[in-house]
Amino acid sequence: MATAHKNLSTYQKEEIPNAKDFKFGVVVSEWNPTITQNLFQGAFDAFIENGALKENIVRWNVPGSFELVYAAKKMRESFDMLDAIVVVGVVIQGETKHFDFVCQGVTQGVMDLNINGDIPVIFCVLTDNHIQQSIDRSGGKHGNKGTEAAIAAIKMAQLKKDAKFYGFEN
Ligand SMILES: Nc1c(NC[C@H](O)[C@H](O)[C@H](O)CO)[nH]c(=O)[nH]c1=O
Ligand SMILES: CC(=O)[C@@H](O)COP(=O)(O)O
Repeated sequence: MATAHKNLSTYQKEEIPNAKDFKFGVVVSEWNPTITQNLFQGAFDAFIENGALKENIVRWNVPGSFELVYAAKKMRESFDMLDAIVVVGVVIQGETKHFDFVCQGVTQGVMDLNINGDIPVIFCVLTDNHIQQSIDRSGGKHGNKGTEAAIAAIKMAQLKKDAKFYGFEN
């Protein structure tokens, strides 16, 4: 289903784990800052709405989406008590292939962090053809992808916690 047929901000609160004991990191790109601020706000509000404490949400900024991976890696090393990290960025198609390389780099980088690390890293990077698509997905007519990312972070934090108890003890 495409985003156009789904509101990114819609979720059933009773189906979401309570986040009061979880700690979250959010790394925010400064490219297209109005959009990334709206995405951050959507994520922050959803964390609070689902029980997280504001002192348990740490935010770092980076210059652009390409830097999100390094910052998420350093954040993971600095705060090993985090339950999930969200990376927030907006990449908008320009005249050259730069778009493809930035998108490829950040996407593969986040995948690598998830494969190689123990803290889930949630992908909240818009990869849009034009600014209107970004506006529509950051609190506009399709809702807010920041909200969706925060809900994913809460669910993955819960999965990480539950996974500890499924292991066999020898
Ligand atoms: N064009 C966009 C960028 N470009 C900047 C890179 O992300 C990076 O900061 C630079 O290449 C230095 O390493 N970043 C975005 O987040 N969005 C864009 O549309
Ligand atoms: C995503 C980009 O890097 C892009 O916005 C840069 O634009 P251009 O390809 O016109 O240099």
